[in-house]
Order: sequence, then C-alpha cells, then structure tokens
Amino acid sequence: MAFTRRKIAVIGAGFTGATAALMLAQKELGDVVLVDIPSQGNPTKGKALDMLEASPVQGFNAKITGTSNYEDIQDADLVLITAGLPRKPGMSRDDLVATNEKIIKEVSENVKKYAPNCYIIVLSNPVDAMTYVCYKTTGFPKNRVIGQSGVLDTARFNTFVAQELNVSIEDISGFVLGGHGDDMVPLVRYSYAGGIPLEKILSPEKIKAIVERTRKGGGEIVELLGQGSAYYAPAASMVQMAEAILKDKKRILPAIAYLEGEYGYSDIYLGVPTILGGNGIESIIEIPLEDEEKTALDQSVQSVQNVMAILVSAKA
Ligand SMILES: NC(=O)c1ccc[n+]([C@@H]2O[C@H](COP(=O)([O-])OP(=O)(O)OC[C@H]3O[C@@H](n4cnc5c(N)ncnc54)[C@H](O)[C@@H]3O)[C@@H](O)[C@H]2O)c1
Ligand SMILES: O=C(O)C[C@H](O)C(=O)O
Repeated sequence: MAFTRRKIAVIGAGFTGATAALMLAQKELGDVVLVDIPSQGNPTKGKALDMLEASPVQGFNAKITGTSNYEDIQDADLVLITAGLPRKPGMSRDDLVATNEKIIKEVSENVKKYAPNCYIIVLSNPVDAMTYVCYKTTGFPKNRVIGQSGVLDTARFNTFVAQELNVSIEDISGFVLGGHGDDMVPLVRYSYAGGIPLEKILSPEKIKAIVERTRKGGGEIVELLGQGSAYYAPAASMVQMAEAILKDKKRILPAIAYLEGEYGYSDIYLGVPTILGGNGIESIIEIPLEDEEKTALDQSVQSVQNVMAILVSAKA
C-alpha cells in the first residue's frame, strides 16, 4: 500500500481562505484545493499558482490548485469553509446571517456530494449559526462538523495579557467559552501566566479591560482595516485545528461543537473546550462554572439562539 498526501479543500478563496491555504501548504499538511465562485479572469487559479510558486523558495512540498468546479474537491479529507461576506464597520457579525446562510447551504450541499467522508471546519460568520446550518445540510455526524472561534478569541486574549505583562505569549494560557459574539465569555478563573492564576498578577481593572477588548477584538480589526475583517489570526486558528485533526494530536482546543446537554444546552453549536484529534471532536470537556460565569454563558447562548431563530434552511 502506498501512502498518499491528504487532500484539503478550502472553500472561499478570499482573505481568510487564501491565507489559510498558504499556511496549510507551508506546514505540509496536505495538497490544497482552493474553491471560489467564477469571476472575471481566474483569480482563484491565479492565487493558487502564485502560492505554488512560493514553494521552491520556502521549500514546502504541497500541490495547490484553484478552481470553481466542486468536482475537484472529490474525496477531500478535510474541508475549510470560509465562503461568505465579511462584515463592514458598524455591522455586527449577526447582520450577515441571511446572505451567508444561503452561501453555506450551497457550499455544504456540494461538500456532501463530493467529499462525503470529510471533516469540516466552518469559519464563515455568524459562525455558531453557520456551523449549525452546515451540520443540518450535510447530515454529517457531529464530530465531523466543527466551527472555529475559540482558538482565535483565546489567541486575542493571550496577546493582550502578554502585552500587558510584557512577557512571552508562550507562557499565557487563556480560556474563552461561548458564542463568537461580543458577549463571549473569557474565563479569567481558568487563565494563567506561567502557571500563575491571572488574578494573582493583574489588577481587576486590567483584567476587566482585557476581557472587554477580547470580546470586541473582531470589531477592533474591522474598524482598523476599514474594509473586510481579520484574516491572519483567523487563518492561523483554523490551521491549528486542522493540524490537530490531520495529525491526530488529541489537543485540548476550544471549538464550536454540537451540544446535546453539555453545559445544560441542547441542539445548538457553541464554543466549548474539546479534544480535537483524528476523529474530529472526540469529546467535549465540561468544567464547573460559578453562578456569574454560567449567567454570562446563558446570555451568550441567548444571542446565538436569537440568530438561529432567523435561520431558514436549518429548520427544514
Ligand atoms: N469565525 C471566525 O473567527 C472568523 C474570522 C474571520 C472571518 N470570519 C468570516 O469568514 C468569512 C470570510 O471572510 P474573508 O475575510 O475571507 O472574506 P472575503 O470576502 O475576503 O472572502 C470570502 C470569499 O467567499 C467567496 N464566496 C462567496 N460566495 C461563495 C460561494 N457560494 N461559494 C464559494 N465561495 C464563495 C467570495 O467570492 C470571497 O472570495 C466571513 O463571513 C467572515 O465574517 C470568521
Ligand atoms: O469580527 C469579524 O467580523 C471577523 C471575525 O469573526 C473576527 O473575530 O475577527
């Protein structure tokens, strides 16, 4: 039996998709197929070729191709879904729901048809609801349909803590729970710097400011960019999850998972700590929450449910 490279499809070749495709190839996680809708010229093919031509310089072995034909994702092992509109300054992620629901439904139908055994990581916003749409449309088991938010939100939290303490980001381990909205729940009680609980080395005021900045971290980048939303850190976050799955690392990472009673919620996709490995979400880790934390999580869940109530396709 010959060993073959993994096939990874990235749907949506915009800022997040293209950045993730290059990172996947640089890490030699597999051959990458970039997919986008047809447009004048062939920008998707052009981006893929440009990335491929970086491979001799950087010394990575991976094929990268660009296409508008879903047949090219045939039997992909892993699919990253980044198709859809990003928000503009002044918008919330939830304002994208109607447009992006249609796109995610169409993309998910194609993924189901051409890559029926794949694992999926959804990025498109509002991501908790879009992951739910993907789960309902593909009918794949819940361990194979996963959303990305917590790796990014935790990365932002860790960045701000490291900046405040002027220490290495390698020593910070934050913990963010809940939906990917402004009421996400950074759990300070479970966050550490070099093994020291954060509350022991930062003042309550400093911690409060970091929690608020984390919650609004996506919006901060949207305002600064003026057009589009963050893509370097989101792409890096998806790739970390992809690597955990493709290498069966069994990492403890936050992921948007389908809940069936965990944390007291059911029939909802929500950001929770998970074990990510060769079987996708292998389990959800439940940690005890204090009353205040549970109240904050309830509020975040309510926001996700408000968006889910608008969904059309997922109710079918
Ligand atoms: N979950 C997160 O943490 C997170 C982080 C960053 C971005 N996002 C979201 O990811 C999405 C993509 O962001 P971006 O910055 O890459 O946007 P972008 O506009 O740069 O790229 C989106 C791409 O999707 C393509 N597309 C649209 N409809 C399609 C379809 N039917 N099939 C295939 N491709 C299609 C567009 O042509 C475009 O190239 C947005 O919804 C954004 O809000 C989520
Ligand atoms: O903020 C956005 O709209 C994009 C993304 O969800 C992010 O957190 O950067």
